[in-house]
Amino acid sequence: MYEKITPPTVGSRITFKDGKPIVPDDPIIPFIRGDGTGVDIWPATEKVINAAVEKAYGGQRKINWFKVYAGDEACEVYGTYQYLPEDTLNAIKEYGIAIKGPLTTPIGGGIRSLNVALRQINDLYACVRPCRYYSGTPSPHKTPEKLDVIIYRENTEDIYLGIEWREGTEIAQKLIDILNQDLIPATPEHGSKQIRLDSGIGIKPVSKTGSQRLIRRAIERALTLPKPKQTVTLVHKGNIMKYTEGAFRDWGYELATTEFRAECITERESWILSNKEKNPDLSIEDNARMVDPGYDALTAEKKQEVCQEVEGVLNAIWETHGKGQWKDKVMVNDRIADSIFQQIQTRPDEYSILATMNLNGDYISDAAAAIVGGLGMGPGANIGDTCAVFEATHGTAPKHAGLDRINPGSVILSGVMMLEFMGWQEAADLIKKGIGDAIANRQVTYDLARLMEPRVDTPLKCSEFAQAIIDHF
Ligand SMILES: NC(=O)C1=CN([C@@H]2O[C@H](COP(=O)(O)OP(=O)(O)OC[C@H]3O[C@@H](n4cnc5c(N)ncnc54)[C@H](OP(=O)(O)O)[C@@H]3O)[C@@H](O)[C@H]2O)C=CC1
Ligand SMILES: O=C(O)CCC(=O)C(=O)O
Ligand SMILES: [Mg+2]
Repeated sequence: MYEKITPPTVGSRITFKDGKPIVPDDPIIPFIRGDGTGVDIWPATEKVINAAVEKAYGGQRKINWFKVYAGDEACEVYGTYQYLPEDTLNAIKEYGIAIKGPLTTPIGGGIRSLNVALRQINDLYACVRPCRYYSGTPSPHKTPEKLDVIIYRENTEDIYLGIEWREGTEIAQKLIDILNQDLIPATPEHGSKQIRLDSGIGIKPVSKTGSQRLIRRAIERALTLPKPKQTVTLVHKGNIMKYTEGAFRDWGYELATTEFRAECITERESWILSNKEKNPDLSIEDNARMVDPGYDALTAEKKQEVCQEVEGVLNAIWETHGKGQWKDKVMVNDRIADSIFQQIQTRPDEYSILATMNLNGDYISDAAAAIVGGLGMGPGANIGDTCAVFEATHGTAPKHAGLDRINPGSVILSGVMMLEFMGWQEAADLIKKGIGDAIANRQVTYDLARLMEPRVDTPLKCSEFAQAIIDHF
């Protein structure tokens, strides 16, 4: 079945049932070392995970690692331009759970992202990136501990589908002509807009299916969190991109108020209910006025719409969600993308789960990681219904490659997410304790060392940090 790789001779497959993994005690797990700093980070990660599993289960459980290839290493083994061999894709499919280091993507021309390809080919539609603070980690922020969010980023569509045409090509010209001559004039809301002839063209598809399956996972996750963290914020730029980003928001609310009706309350619904709770005699119109501060300036038609909304909410959920019952539900709200970048800095504790489209989630996950200690502390998972691939938020950090200095924390924490996903909580907890204690003891790599106060003058190497984590189990 495989051309150039051989699975371990011992071990069993992880399978999936109803989107959840069924994990044997001796799973075979494929790993991709990664380009650039992958050469430093992967050995450190493997060592920490193995030590945690050994300590937690005393030999009763063991991961059988299966080396598979992608990126530069794959080209060495499989030949020029063989960046993502079939062997690798087959192994990930067969064994269900995999973990990877970062892979290089050239800018401008060249191959499209292997990282994105792995997500799309395996339909790993939920990119899950938690950002929480480990005590003692240096941060540019005054109160980094207040940020504790999990980003649920749609992982398969949006502009990451990669359908675009270079400026000046025949197809780009043809598309621009069709748009300028036929489609734009046929759409009154676009007025006399025209696309410049020397434009490159990219397509941004955002589907209801893709949006709702991601938001479904975000709400399901919120239901597992302690009460104060049961909030899902739909992040979008729907004021500008109404039928893609705006639709993402609308489909999110639709899902929350249908499939999760008993468990969810939207922010606007909570205002309507609490207005009536505070003043049971409040008229529908006065309630509408409180919900929509610009109410009195609205047209009669718009006013009627808001009143209908208020009446509809009270009729539909007053019995089930009113009289304070809504406070026990998952709060679903939405924020415009640019605003969320400042909100996670100025009011971090108001947020918990951020459900985002692909590009917004890419940006926000680096920004949120910066608050809690930088890209050395940003783990992630790409989850689908039959497969999951764990990887850090950061890239290959090429200038640090091979120097045994980079922080392996993000891939190690991605390993923690993998162990938790597998239900191996005891091993995951050991690693979290090890990382926390190493940082608290100021045993850190260069990136954290330079920010610590007082500064740590002799940072640990990547491999030494891994050993320090193990020493603190
Ligand atoms: N999932 C993936 O595999 C991803 C791959 N990429 C790819 O990686 C390549 C390089 O991308 P680039 O834009 O340089 O972004 P990177 O995330 O690779 O690195 C940018 C900077 O972030 C800091 N950083 C990154 N990783 C760590 C870490 N583990 N520990 C401490 N600091 C870290 C370093 O800052 P400093 O030097 O200041 O310490 C580094 O120079 C590109 O080809 C890109 O496409 C990018 C993102 C994700
Ligand atoms: O694939 C890449 O090169 C970049 C991907 C990325 O930035 C991300 O997934 O966060
Ligand atoms: Mg990114």
